[in-house]
Amino acid sequence: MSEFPDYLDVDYTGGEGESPEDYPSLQHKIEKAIEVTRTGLEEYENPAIMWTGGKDSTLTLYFVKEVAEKHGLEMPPAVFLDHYQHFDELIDFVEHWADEWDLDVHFARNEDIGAYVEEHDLTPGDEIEISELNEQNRHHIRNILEYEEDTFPFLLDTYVGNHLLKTVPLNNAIEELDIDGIVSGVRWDEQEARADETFFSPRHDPEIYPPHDRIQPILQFDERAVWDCFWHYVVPDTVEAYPEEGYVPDDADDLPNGLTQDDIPVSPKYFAGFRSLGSEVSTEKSEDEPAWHQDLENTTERAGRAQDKEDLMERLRDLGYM
Ligand SMILES: Nc1ncnc2c1ncn2[C@@H]1O[C@H](COP(=O)(O)OS(=O)(=O)O)[C@@H](OP(=O)(O)O)[C@H]1O
Repeated sequence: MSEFPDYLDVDYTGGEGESPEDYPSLQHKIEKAIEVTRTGLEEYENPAIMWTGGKDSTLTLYFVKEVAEKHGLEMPPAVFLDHYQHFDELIDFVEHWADEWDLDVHFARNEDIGAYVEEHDLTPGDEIEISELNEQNRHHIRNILEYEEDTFPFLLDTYVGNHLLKTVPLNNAIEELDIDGIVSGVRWDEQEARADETFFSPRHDPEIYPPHDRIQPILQFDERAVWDCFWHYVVPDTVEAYPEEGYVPDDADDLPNGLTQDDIPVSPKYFAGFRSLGSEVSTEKSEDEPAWHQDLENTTERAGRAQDKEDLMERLRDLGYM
């Protein structure tokens, strides 16, 4: 067998110059997602899927599960990047649905930082002493990020924090599991830095990351389409008692057929009004209404997210972030 990526037949330009409007209906968006997912599962020898329990990655996971089942393809493992600042509910959610769906979930962490945090009993925002970290972390801080201070804050939505807590464990997991294609739930409309992404996106520079590709089946979804797809496809297809034609609940007490929130693969945080679920300290809820009932078209999904990080997205992405 030839070396990666020679054995692949994927179009790295697919999606170039496109936007969500090029896929005008939910049906168009779903068809494209299924096509990309199927090509991904068939072409890559060792694919995996990134999964946080958030709406985008759970939607992506749904497509992967459906395609794998329908075409008799192996279900890839999921990779959960535990950055030590998740909402507890999110981890419970991932464990519950991993069990329900019989998924193999690999929890990837920057354990060197985790140990430091535990030893010094840090809370988010406290400073981390760089000289006390291991060689890999120091190499990333000094040579890749070119950060020169003696300490950095234990905060996810910052340049150093995000890179060390998410991108470094992602790279380590890609290497450890020998992943050649990793499925991610990014969308064009989320951020400028993601607007030019393609459905199959190469990350081949060995100086920066273990060479691999990103498989991105839901670039063409906007936030509204994500929720429409949940209530009309994901939930009816995965929850036996849910009405087949779908139903959009007004709140957790409005679920049909005696179902409760625990029966539904939608994180309770979205019922409580969160629009995106980055980390416990950087994410605020915008309103009390469930996410799908908010004014998605005229307000921003990431209002609760540290702005600092949004501004850094382009650089983080170039270094291997999503
Ligand atoms: N911690 C972790 N573990 C596994 N996978 C992850 C992680 N963070 C991001 N992702 C993948 O990227 C998708 C988009 O994430 P976000 O837009 O929330 O990223 S960010 O926090 O704004 O940087 C995200 O989808 P959702 O989390 O469902 O939005 C995943 O496909």
